Formats: sequence, structure tokens, C-alpha cells
Amino acid sequence: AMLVIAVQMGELRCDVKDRELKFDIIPNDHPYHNAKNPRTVGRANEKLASAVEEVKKDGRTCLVVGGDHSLAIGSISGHAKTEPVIWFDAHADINTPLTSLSGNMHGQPVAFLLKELKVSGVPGFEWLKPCLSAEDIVYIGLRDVDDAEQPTFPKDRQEQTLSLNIISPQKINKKKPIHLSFDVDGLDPPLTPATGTPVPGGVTLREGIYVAEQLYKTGLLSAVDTVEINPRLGKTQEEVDSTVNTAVSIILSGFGKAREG
Ligand SMILES: N[C@@]1(C(=O)O)CN(C[C@@H]2CCCCN2)C[C@@H]1CCC[B-](O)(O)O
Ligand SMILES: [Mn+2]
Ligand SMILES: [Mn+2]
Ligand SMILES: [Mn+2]
Repeated sequence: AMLVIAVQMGELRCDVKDRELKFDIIPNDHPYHNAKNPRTVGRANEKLASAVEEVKKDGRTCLVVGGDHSLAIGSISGHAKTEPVIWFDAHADINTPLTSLSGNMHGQPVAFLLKELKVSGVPGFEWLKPCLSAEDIVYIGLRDVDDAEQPTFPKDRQEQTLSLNIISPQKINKKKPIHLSFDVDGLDPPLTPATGTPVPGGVTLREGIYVAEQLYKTGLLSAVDTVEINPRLGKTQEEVDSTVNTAVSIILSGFGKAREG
């Protein structure tokens, strides 16, 4: 995916500076309540946060290609003072280590980032300072929210999850850097089948491209995560290719590729 993106961004005349991060597996990384591998995930996100901070200091737009959605803890922490965060996802990812049923940390990043939820004491996350408030998050494609996530997910924000007029003008007027956290399972599964938790009835390719074009036009899109592409879960090569190519086309729209040329 990285290679394809780098090549195609070249066509957009983007000056691409590529960096691969290596993360360590921490031995004896016992779960903390319902958070699996907390130290491994925590250390990786600590490293990612400083890498993203460096990219932003370099005045560049940061594109992080994952990996699962737990990486958003590090990428958004490193991108601090971002507002709004566009959470493009079938899921709210707002479970805490106490509410998660799966124990998978890819379902918990929003909880870790929210000041209101005060998630603390998780080994490996001593470095983390929650930097988001609930009203800073705009969900797009949301359609699979656990019961335990409901109370923390403000009801009055449901309508924003379905409409594509994603950012109110007053948000734009704040001129704050926008962060797009793009989980490919927000799209309709036939578009991105090589992913772990697909949910029918997702965002169409046309809608996804439109959202990315709209974000580009604000001139404020400052960091993008692309997560949950898992080539091992594609039943055929064609499924893997469709997942990667769909993700790439939406990323390119976020970096200036316009359908009208
Ligand atoms: N809320 C979840 C969690 O495990 O916490 C449970 N859900 C799967 C579950 C299956 C049975 C019906 C209800 N949904 C996946 C989600 C995490 C997705 C992480 B992402 O990064 O892909 O968004
Ligand atoms: Mn996942
Ligand atoms: Mn997600
Ligand atoms: Mn998801």
C-alpha cells in the first residue's frame, strides 16, 4: 500500500518523505482487564506519537499507514491540538479496558484519547495525556456500536454520523489542523473485504471520495491514518487488491486528486 501511495502521490507532485517504524513485542505482556498486549501497544504508540510530532514539526502532512486502529492513540497524540478528528469507521472504538468484550485494543483508541473518560493505569500508557473532547470527534459510517459504548457516545451526535456535510463552518473558522482517522471498514465491505471486522451497509466509494475531497478543500487536513487493511484476510488476491486500491484512491483524494481533474 505504501509503495502504491508513494508512486501515485508522486503523480500529484507531492514531496513524499517515507519512513518505516519498527515496533517491539514486549514479553510477558499480560492483559490489563480487557486490554490485550497493553505494553506492546502502548510502547508502539509512544514511538509513533513522537514520529508524528516530528513530521508535523517538519511542516508536512502526516500519513500513517497501519496496522490496526489502536495506532490512532499514538498518531492523534503526536498530532495534538487537532480539531476536529474525523473518525471514518463502522465502529465507535470507544470501549475502555473495562467495557471491551473482545479485549482488542483496536476497539478502544477513542476511549484512551478522551479527557472525559479518564482511562488510566494501563501498563505501557504511562506517557499518554488524553487530548480530545467528545465534541471534537465527527463520526462517519458509524453502524456497529456496542451496548457498553452507548453511554459514552453522545446521542445528539448521531445525525452527524450519517450526513456527509461533515464539518460545520464554525469548526473550519477555528483554522485548527484536521485529523482523518480512516478505518477502511467504514466503507462497504465489497469495496474493502480484506479487513477484520466488516459490517454491511457501509460508505460507498463515491461518498468516501467526496468526504476526502471536502477535507482537502478545507486546506486544513493535517494528518491521515489509514488502518485495518489486512492482506491476510483477503480470500483472493483480487480482494486484497480491491481493498488496497480503494484505500489509496480515497487517500489521494485527501491529498488533492480531484475527479474533475
Ligand atoms: N466494538 C468492537 C470491539 O471489539 O471493541 C466489537 N466489534 C465486533 C462485534 C462483533 C459482534 C457484533 C458487535 N460487534 C468490533 C469492534 C472493534 C472494531 C475495531 B476497529 O478498529 O476495526 O473499528
Ligand atoms: Mn482490527
Ligand atoms: Mn476503527
Ligand atoms: Mn472499524
